[in-house]
Amino acid sequence: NIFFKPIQNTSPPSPTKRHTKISVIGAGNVGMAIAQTILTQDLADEIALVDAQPAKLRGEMLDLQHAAAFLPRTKIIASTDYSVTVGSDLCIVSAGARQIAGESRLNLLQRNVALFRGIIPPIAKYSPGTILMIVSNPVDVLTYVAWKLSGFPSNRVVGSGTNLDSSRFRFLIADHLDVNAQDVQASIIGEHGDSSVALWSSISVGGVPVLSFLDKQQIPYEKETLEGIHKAVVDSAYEVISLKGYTSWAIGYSAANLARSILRDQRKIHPVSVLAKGFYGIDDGDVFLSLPALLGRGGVLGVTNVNLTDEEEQRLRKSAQTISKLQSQLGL
Ligand SMILES: O=C1N[C@](c2ccsc2)(c2cccc(Nc3ccc(F)cc3)n2)CC(O)=C1Sc1ccccc1Cl
Repeated sequence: NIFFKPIQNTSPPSPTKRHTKISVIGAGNVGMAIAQTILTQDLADEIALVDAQPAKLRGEMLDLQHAAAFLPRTKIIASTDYSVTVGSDLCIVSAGARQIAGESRLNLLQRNVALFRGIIPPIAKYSPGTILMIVSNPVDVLTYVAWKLSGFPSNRVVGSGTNLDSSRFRFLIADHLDVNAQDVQASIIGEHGDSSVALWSSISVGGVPVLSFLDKQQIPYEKETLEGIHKAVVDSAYEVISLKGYTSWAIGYSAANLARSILRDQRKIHPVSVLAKGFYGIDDGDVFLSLPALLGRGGVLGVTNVNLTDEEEQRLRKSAQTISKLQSQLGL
């Protein structure tokens, strides 16, 4: 390097700083939102992008590299060849076939399983110790598929699950009360999407549990009000799709938030898709559902045993049965 005159008597630093590498599979709207958030939050020393379309992939890589002057130094590489992911600490999979209008969920699922057969084994080969985070939809079943195809222990396979549902839930409650969403704790668990389960007892604002607050204030809250907020979570997903055709920012930030908890060993609790067998009476086979899970450098460090109402447990078990039936048709 002609620009710098080397200084004398240098010695290498003690090898303490680990080099953190994240691979993002799928350079679509979701994958690039995740990559951009990882960059701005300085979560990795190296980001590898993989996609099936070489031109789009190179374009996204170059476009991100050109932001280097405004970002913490991060090596950004990209290839259609999975060898680019070698030695990843975390691999985030957002690749997936787009749902064709009127396509059945089973058909979309079968197309995505076929894609995963070409995505998961090479990732596992190049990074046998990595943590897999699945964002592709339908996320609960595809997290199961990734677990089966990778052969990884279940603590190293997690799905973004209802982390996004919960972040929308928190936004809507915070917006309703005009407080900061970071002061609103609220969890949605179970199956991501239309059949999720809102945990009313988990809602607290500034640490004050909402239900007991309403009881103490003798404020009659109809279940409809709470159900209304949960319904608004589902409706807002459909509204975003109808308005912009896809979602990217919320899922990007929520996935990067999970990556931070994992890579920075935060031991934070997130509602994410984990192997739910054995919890809450769920034992119809190996299903992944979102439960409040402790996330750290080893992936899923534990699942909290919140006490659920009978109705909440019943709905979780119903989702487990639906997913288990769907999975049995996949021939995995
Ligand atoms: O915000 C979204 N957008 C999507 C989307 C993004 C691009 S095209 C569609 C969405 C929005 C609405 C419905 C829906 N259904 C769906 C079900 C199974 C699939 F395999 C794929 C999509 N998906 C994907 C998705 O999961 C979400 S979150 C979401 C969806 C439905 C209900 C509640 C929530 Cl919090």
